[in-house]
Amino acid sequence: MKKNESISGLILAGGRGTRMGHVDKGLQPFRGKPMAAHVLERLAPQVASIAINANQNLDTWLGFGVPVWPDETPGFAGPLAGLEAGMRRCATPYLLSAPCDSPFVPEDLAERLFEALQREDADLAFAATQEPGKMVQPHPVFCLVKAELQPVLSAYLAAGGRKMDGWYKELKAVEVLFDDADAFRNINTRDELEQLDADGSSFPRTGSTPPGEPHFADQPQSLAQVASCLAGYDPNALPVRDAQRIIRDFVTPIRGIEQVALRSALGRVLAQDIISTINVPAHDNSAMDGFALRGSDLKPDAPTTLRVIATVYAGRPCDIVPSDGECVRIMTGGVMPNGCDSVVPQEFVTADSDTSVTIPPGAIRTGDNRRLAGEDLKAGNAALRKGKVIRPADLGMLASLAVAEVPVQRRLRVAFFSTGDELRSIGQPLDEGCVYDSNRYTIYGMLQRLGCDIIDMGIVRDDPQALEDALRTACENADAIVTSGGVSVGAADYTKQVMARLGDVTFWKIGMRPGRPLAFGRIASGAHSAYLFGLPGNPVAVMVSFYFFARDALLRMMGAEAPLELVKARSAGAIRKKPGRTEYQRGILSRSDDGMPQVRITGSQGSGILRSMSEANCMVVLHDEQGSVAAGDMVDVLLFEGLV
Ligand SMILES: Nc1nc2c(c(=O)[nH]1)N[C@H]1C(S)=C(S)[C@@H](COP(=O)(O)OP(=O)(O)OC[C@H]3O[C@@H](n4cnc5c(N)ncnc54)[C@H](O)[C@@H]3O)O[C@H]1N2
Ligand code: MOO
Ligand SMILES: [Mg+2]
Repeated sequence: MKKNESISGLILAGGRGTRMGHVDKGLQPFRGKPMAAHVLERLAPQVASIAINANQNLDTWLGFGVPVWPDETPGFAGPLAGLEAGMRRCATPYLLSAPCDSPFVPEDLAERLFEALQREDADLAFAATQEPGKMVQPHPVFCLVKAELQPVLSAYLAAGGRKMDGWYKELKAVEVLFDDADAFRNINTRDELEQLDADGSSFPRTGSTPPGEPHFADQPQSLAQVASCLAGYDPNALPVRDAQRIIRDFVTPIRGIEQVALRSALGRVLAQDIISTINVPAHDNSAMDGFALRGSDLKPDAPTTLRVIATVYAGRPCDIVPSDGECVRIMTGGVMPNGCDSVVPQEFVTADSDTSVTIPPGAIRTGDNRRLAGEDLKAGNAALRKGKVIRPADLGMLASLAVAEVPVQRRLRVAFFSTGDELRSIGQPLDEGCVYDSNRYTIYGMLQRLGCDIIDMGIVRDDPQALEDALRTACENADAIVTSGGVSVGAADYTKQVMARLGDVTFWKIGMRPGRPLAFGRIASGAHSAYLFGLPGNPVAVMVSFYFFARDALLRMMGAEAPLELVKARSAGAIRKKPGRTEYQRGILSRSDDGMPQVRITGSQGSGILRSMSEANCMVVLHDEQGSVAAGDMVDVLLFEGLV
């Protein structure tokens, strides 16, 4: 290992360590010492001097016996802010950085980066690796940079820039390929740490969150890790079901239960199983107004005459025990007298007098019209299961158990806004080339029907700072964020850059129509994080993407299960369709002359034709592998009624 006197070393330990439970990652013990001590041990011999960039637990960091420099940019602004703090204080021409959670940092890091930087006359050199058959993976936080570039970095940070590789674009940066990918892997979670600590092995070969990216508490995996479970994952040609699966695996339910009065529970998600404490009904009782009797008294082939010994009304206790040949007049809901097992409705009998009735043979069978105790709900059994969205029938069930207050999940807070300079709000003049913002209202409607707490943030301009501010505000106030527009490839679409900068966000082109582009992930601001659904701007695409991706995820976050049910209908006409993508055509379901359900599509299916949604009462779902449909073929249909 060669010491280079022109280089100072900096260990980046300024993150929050959220996924480690808000403790500094570098301070976590690993193979007998703090993780950062491994980095220090490997880096120090390569450089003239070394320091640590940390923003919390400074006393502990000072215990490492080297200078500790906190960020100058406030708010845990990421590794670039750490690098800037290092560059400000750097006494040598070059600064070398490595993250505190990479205990296997290579022993020739300084040497190799320095050699490349000199050779290419570059401003900055950073490490990269390539595993067989995979793309080159850059590791931008392992970098060597000219200290004199500090003002350039400070300006980038002041303009809101946070991403390492974003800043690199302003410089002459050179990528240096190292052989050992494991040497650059970082340890993000306690599980990873404990596993490696225990078995002494090298890193597990799963993708890990790049160092310096926001890490999220209770977010077990990065999107890349979730997606890596899918064979042949291609973000630019992703089948609908794969996108749905990644989203489903990535989101986690929110915590928080509240007790609400029974009526207020309508539409809410039940947070606990409701166990019946009583039998409903509490007693065997009559289903008819008539006469309670013993089935064994009835003659199979001849009329049976019985003596009426009493009358039982609903809601009155009953201690009468009829003998052979006797019966009791009983009202619907009346408690069955002991010994009686059947009720004959009063309209089937002939009343001989007030105290005698005759029942024709075969009028009833033994056991008829008797309701058994507990036949609705049995004491000790679950009446309603956690996760159920409470409907009117459930309110009634709860009432029959005398449940006055219901434990429900707290409402999911969802912030949403529309993006685009061409959008105008109701009340504003419609300038040339502009459209009124309709997505704001369709999204509002869809979220409202899901029972979310809605934060309507209106229209946000196509401006990076405005978008960042809006996303941060949304993130700090909501569990999930829904945006529309700016996720395709247009020149003024800054939305994607800003989203990517704020967290673990991926951009897909999904094999579907409409709704091809979609941004999904989780972003962070301050101590908050929120799931993000960046829906496409086209007015039909936004709705289709909401129903087929956001809806399920939001319900899952609410702790509810409500999968979409498709029904079959006959297609009234031919529909052209290419295999290889899913199409959602807007349709009208009706009864054909033979009484069978039939569907016809609503005419123009353009992604901007909102009328096609408004006129429709269903969507025809033409699956990936499906080709054109002939008139009379059966197709899958999703009914709008009850969809949200
Ligand atoms: N060269 C390519 N162009 C486009 C592609 C592509 O793959 N390559 N994808 C197309 C598809 S598919 C869709 S969908 C759209 C999605 O675009 P964005 O998400 O970037 O959305 P915008 O460009 O902002 O808007 C698209 C369209 O929708 C109108 N819009 C947007 N927001 C609203 C709103 N709140 N209310 C009413 N109308 C809205 C907007 O004016 C545009 O006409 O990209 C295609 N292009
Ligand atoms: O598929 Mo885009 O979603 O055409 O509108
Ligand atoms: Mg666009």
